[in-house]
Amino acid sequence: MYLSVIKVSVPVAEVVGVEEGRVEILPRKSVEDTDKDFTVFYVKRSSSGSSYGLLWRLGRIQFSCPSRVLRDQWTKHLRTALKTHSPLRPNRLLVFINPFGGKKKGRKIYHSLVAPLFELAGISSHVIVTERANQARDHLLKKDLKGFDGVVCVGGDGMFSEILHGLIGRTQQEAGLSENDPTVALQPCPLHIGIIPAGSTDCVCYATVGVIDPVTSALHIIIGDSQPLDVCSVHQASALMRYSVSLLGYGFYGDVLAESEKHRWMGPLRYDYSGTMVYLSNRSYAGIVQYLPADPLLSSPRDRTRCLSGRVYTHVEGRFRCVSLTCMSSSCPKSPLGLSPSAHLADGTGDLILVWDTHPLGFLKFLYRHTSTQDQFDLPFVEVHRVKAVRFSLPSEMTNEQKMATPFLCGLCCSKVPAKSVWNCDGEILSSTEILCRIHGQLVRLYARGIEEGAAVHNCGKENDKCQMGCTLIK
Ligand SMILES: Nc1ncnc2c1ncn2[C@@H]1O[C@H](COP(=O)(O)OP(=O)(O)OP(=O)(O)O)[C@@H](O)[C@H]1O
Repeated sequence: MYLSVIKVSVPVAEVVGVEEGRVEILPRKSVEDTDKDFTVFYVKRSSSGSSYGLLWRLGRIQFSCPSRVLRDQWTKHLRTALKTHSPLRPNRLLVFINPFGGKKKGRKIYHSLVAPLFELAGISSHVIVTERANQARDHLLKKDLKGFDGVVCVGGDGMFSEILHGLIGRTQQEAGLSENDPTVALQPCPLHIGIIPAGSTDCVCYATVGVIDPVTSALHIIIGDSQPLDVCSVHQASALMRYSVSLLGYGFYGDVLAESEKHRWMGPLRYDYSGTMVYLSNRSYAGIVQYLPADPLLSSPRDRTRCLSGRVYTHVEGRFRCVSLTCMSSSCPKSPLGLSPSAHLADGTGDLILVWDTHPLGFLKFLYRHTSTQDQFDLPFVEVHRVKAVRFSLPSEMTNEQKMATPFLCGLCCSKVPAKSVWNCDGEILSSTEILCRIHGQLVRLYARGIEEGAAVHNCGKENDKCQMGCTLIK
């Protein structure tokens, strides 16, 4: 007969909680109250089965001591170690649940999968189930937030955006800064944001955690992981329009969003349908793009370094299939490496992607490459620049009538092709076409850690394991 001993090493930072007795938490809590036993819960990794991130699960080990006194000493010391080793672990969280997000399972996801883990970790949470859009944003702007370490949203990207706007707005109010001033240096938010994915689009969660999985996200929150994130402010003249973290897209991406809004009844399928329809309409739009290049020595979206002598705006003008700006890779299950695979989450820059007008097959190739590991920038009609700010305007020869016209007309059933598109700002249509965008470095912090080593092929291009910009190089 062979006896095998399994050795498990767990960093203190990844211990979730310690309970007296023989305890089980998920799928249901059960406690066998014995005198000499205790149970340690920790973060256990498992493959997600997909090509991207790692799933985190609640691991569990039971220990038996010779006496109750010794057992109590162990549990006391372990609990103290958790507090001292991980100062960013939250004690109190404000949780907003969107009961209508995605498949309308937000409440169930929170109460069955997340709340038991928070309880195990000794986190107290104040839960608000929203009754209307923008309730979470308004709460964050106006209500007392004292005593909270972080804000958690249970929902999709729209819900995250509400939290983002509420927290940034509140922080600037308290600092006496005007968000409408596009030149102001915004104050970073003191509260962390946690995302429990429960929407129909969970791109921010995917790009910052690597998987769309409520238990994985809850465990990142519990152990107090901290991932800074750049945010792009979008102004029209001297009025703030919105903040964006993932996609700000004009042309193709704007048209797809506008078209998909007309077919909400189709559910998530509406994006595939609208993408096909907009592609078939074969449009390009005239525009002027001015961009402020980032320091090329800091980082580059391609691996070739370029030297720029001055810190002045570069001006390009012409017809574009699309103009996109992203502060993160914007990866999602359909595009595992994302819009800009080497974009950093927290280096204070964004990647500007200019896709010049081209023949339909060329554009199809560009779109198709997003679903594979082929370089979508390695095409003669595509340019990518790492930038700090971008201005977009319409050509002066466009008539006022064209500039003021309803931005989106269906080019398939309407005979007149529209002269301008709309901006898609993280899934919301902007009411202005002429905008100024500025990247604010590390304006918010998420309970996340980027994509973990061993989780995916990530083309970061940095030599060190953990690049300073918040991305992890996967070997
Ligand atoms: N109780 C509510 N009733 C209606 N809308 C709400 C409520 N709570 C939040 N919202 C709004 O619902 C929008 C979508 O929410 P969320 O991102 O959670 O779900 P989603 O299914 O991913 O969204 P989408 O329908 O945009 O794909 C958000 O912009 C949010 O402001």
